[in-house]
Amino acid sequence: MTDTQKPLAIRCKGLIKVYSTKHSEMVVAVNRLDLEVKAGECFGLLGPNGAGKTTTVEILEGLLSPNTGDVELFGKTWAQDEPWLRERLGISLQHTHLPERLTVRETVELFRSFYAPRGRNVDETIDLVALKDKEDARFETLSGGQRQRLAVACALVGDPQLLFLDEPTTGLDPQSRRMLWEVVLAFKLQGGSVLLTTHYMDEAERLCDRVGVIDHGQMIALGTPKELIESLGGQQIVEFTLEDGVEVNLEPLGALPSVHGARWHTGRVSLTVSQLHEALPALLAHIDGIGGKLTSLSTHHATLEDVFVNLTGRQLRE
Ligand SMILES: Nc1ncnc2c1ncn2[C@@H]1O[C@H](COP(=O)(O)OP(=O)(O)OP(=O)(O)O)[C@@H](O)[C@H]1O
Repeated sequence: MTDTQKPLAIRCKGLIKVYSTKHSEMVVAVNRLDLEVKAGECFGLLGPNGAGKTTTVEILEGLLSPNTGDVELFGKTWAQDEPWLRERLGISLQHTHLPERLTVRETVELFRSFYAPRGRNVDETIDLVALKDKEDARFETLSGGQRQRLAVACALVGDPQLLFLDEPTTGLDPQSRRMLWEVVLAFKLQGGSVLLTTHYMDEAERLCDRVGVIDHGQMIALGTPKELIESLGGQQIVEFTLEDGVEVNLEPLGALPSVHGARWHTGRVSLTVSQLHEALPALLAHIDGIGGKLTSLSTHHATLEDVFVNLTGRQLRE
């Protein structure tokens, strides 16, 4: 089967989900969302708190019903093919409560028993999430990172074709985050498809073939991390502040050599730049010319965070 003939791992069209709150207010959590994830792809849904990521993922996982819209996973629907889908999906929710008194091994064995005869070997799964030395430890004694890896082991032990990971590394230390990234990359190498949500741009850039940026329940940008960053028009971001009293006009800044955009961002001026060695001398001369004095100046490689700021004027993690 060629790639174009393979059913998509995820296809959803026109999803809308409206919640009504205790005070009878309506919250549009997902607003006409379309999404396609290819088999074998790792797709990242990025967005700030409350953007609608978890709601979208829970609809795709068959845990919530949308008000309207269609969902197909591998060409199957929740209404017609729930048992087939349940066997082929691995789900790690944002918060997982596993039985406190069960050990790591007992927990993985329990989840493995749900999937018989399909499923992975328990030892291999525990190894995969690097919990071998903790296999006899009870859940209640595990650290946050170990608990999260155990949740991912439970999602993997059914040998899924599609893995849902909702903010898998939120709150983890850098080493635990990297360990989880390795697990996801290994799963992908074996041909698995992944949908993950994250606030972390480095995570998205490292793991995801494509990302969708979601805000107020709508997809506002879609592409590979590289494409989205290139859409800024420059690979570098220069940010600076000046001493009070000097008025900064963005228009002439945007016209400096190699500068592709200028905007205010959290009290600083932020420039999107292609060639630092051209832009910086021109910027310094300009600041001198308007009688300004720099109080800070920094540069960094453009990230997906900058893409989001550029699209919305806000930061992902405000
Ligand atoms: N059960 C609910 N009842 C009412 N409103 C809800 C409910 N669940 C979510 N919402 C609202 O729907 C919107 C989207 O929430 P959702 O949890 O999907 O966002 P998110 O992008 O996953 O955010 P986070 O990154 O904080 O988890 C938010 O405004 C949230 O307050």
